[in-house]
Amino acid sequence: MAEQVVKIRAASTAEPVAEPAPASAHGAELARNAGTPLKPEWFDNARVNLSAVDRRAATLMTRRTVKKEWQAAWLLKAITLIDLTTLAGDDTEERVARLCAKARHPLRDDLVEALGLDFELKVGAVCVYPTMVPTAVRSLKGSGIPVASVATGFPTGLMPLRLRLEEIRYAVEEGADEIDIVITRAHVLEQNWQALYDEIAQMREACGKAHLKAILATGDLKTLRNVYKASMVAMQAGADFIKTSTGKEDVNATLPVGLVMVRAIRDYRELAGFDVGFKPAGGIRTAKDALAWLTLMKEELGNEWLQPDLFRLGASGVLGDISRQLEHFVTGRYSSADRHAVA
Ligand SMILES: O=C[C@H](O)COP(=O)(O)O
Repeated sequence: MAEQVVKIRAASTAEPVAEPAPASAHGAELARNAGTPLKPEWFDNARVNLSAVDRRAATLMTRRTVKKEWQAAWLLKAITLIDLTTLAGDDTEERVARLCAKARHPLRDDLVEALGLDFELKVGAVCVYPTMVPTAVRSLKGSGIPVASVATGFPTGLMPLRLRLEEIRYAVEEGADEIDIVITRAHVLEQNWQALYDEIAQMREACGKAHLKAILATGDLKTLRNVYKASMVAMQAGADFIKTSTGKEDVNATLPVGLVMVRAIRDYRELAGFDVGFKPAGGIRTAKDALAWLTLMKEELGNEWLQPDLFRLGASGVLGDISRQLEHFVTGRYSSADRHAVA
């Protein structure tokens, strides 16, 4: 196959502000990615033009200005796409229960009222460690909010495969709807695509009906070319989502990495005919960060990807700043950050 270049369009001049898809809109039921056999010919010759990727990432936010009510609409949309996360060594059932209450009710009543929302605002999912799944399931009962669990020896994945698969089955049995697995970074660094494909395919099987998000831990993968290749292999092995990071690597979600991953998603759609979701995670802290990721999705994959089945923002600490910005929109004033402390 001829050399593939992951094409990065140059940024054009500023476009007018665009309306996001309504925050309440969920797409029709999507066909789940069935995967393909391992096809190295789809990625072997991939090249990534680093400076074009950096340029494109740097200009993303200068192309669109999202202000006032449009910004408020985008921020509400962002809330519906958050995987509200707690993955700390000192997590307790009480903390998880509080996070779930926040997931059901992400904004204060006075803000909801002032914004005139005509739909029930809630986050995309709650993401926890496997032992916290039962608490999350209990706390979210009746809300329709899925429970996501990390598994497979999160965050490094350095456990025997048998135990990693067992951990997935445990989390699913406890009621997790989604499983965020971590890949073996060594398989990527050693270009052992067959081993990477086989482990993810087995993990997908262990998930059963639960959806699988493959965390690539891109900060460990050294090159954007590796990021592209690992994305393709994960999708060929049947990942429902590809996710940037655990939040524990030195470098977590960055826009250049995101750009390469969404290009892989676009290429996979063209080649395999399946839509795969994208989840940036790690270090997403501000409303501005959230808007940057939404802009990337809208520009690269279009409005149809801005729904919880195809896009999530993995974050433990972004909701506070989003609430603060929405309060500013409603009242014209900023309150102190600690009024929006949770998540
Ligand atoms: O999977 C999600 C990440 O662990 C969240 O990372 P964060 O704590 O930096 O937001």
